[in-house]
Amino acid sequence: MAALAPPVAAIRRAVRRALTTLPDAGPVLVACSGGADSLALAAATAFVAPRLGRPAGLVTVDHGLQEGSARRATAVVDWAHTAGLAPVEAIRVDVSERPGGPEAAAREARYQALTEAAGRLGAAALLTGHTRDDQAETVLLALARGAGPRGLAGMPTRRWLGEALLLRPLLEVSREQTRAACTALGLAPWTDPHNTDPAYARARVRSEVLPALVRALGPGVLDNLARTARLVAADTAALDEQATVALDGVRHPDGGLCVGGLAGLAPAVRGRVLHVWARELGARPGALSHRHVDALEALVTGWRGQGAAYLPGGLQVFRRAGRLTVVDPCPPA
Ligand SMILES: Nc1ncnc2c1ncn2[C@@H]1O[C@H](COP(=O)(O)OP(=O)(O)OP(=O)(O)O)[C@@H](O)[C@H]1O
Repeated sequence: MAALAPPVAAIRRAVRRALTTLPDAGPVLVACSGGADSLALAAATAFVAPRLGRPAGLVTVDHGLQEGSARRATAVVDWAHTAGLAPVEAIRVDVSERPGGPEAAAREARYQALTEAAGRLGAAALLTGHTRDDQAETVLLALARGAGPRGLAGMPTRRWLGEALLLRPLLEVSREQTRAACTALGLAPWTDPHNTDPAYARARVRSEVLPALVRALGPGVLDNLARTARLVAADTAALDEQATVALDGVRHPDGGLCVGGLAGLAPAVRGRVLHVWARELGARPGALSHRHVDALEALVTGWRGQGAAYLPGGLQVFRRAGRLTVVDPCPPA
């Protein structure tokens, strides 16, 4: 019997580790584009899941944005049947009416279709093929745009997307390994032209920035960036927990926050408390920026009798009688 290729074994181990952490019974669903990462993930899941007593299916989304996209989806579905995955679905989405650029619209439509499928098929988890290299790119892009610790923490290995649990079992597996696994298994992955299109910042990081870093600093760079994300994620989680406790400690019965209590918190905790509170008040997370939180912070630590701090949605926060108090310009009728 031929020896198992090391990349195939490594990916199966990563999938096994991820699946054994799943509390719920029920099938898992691989989100597969047909690219090397998610194809290698799907092949490993088809092998590992049944051995753990778990059915495994596959969903591929056709954004209809490129010529031949329907053919690609059919090829993924046909392969998935031969690999023993079930249920298998290709879902066509229409991204034309969505706001934002085509990439953002496709991403949003894709995640919506994937989570709906996970709910409809009763999946215990949805698996994506993000790799260590994707993580390194994410960390660099976050660093470049000044995203702060939450951005530097990169993509988590698990998170809830609405009702669906998203798992990323390959975050410690390299893209080189997923490609090598596909070759070893005789699989022919699809190549997404967007991945090499210099119009996209991520593609430029992938094709220019990371290779330059590896040349200048050595091959450990990718692992180190991914490790940085793990370390920052752990610190961020700890600070978030502290902030949850601290927020309860500074709440005033009238719904405001006590300035004295806030002033006594460590800045990293206070920033988080103010951020969480602003979200509780109804500020949309996507619209809430560090500038809004800085304005709240100034009411506590830079007090000079100034007026309101403005939050998205027209909310105004005043400092009055030692408390931060919100005024909603359009209270519910
Ligand atoms: N059209 C799609 N249908 C289903 N899942 C998808 C699709 N596109 C992406 N995904 C999922 O999202 C993950 C990340 O996709 P993205 O395009 O950002 O990265 P990638 O490194 O090019 O991945 P891949 O090599 O698997 O295409 C994929 O690994 C896959 O699990």
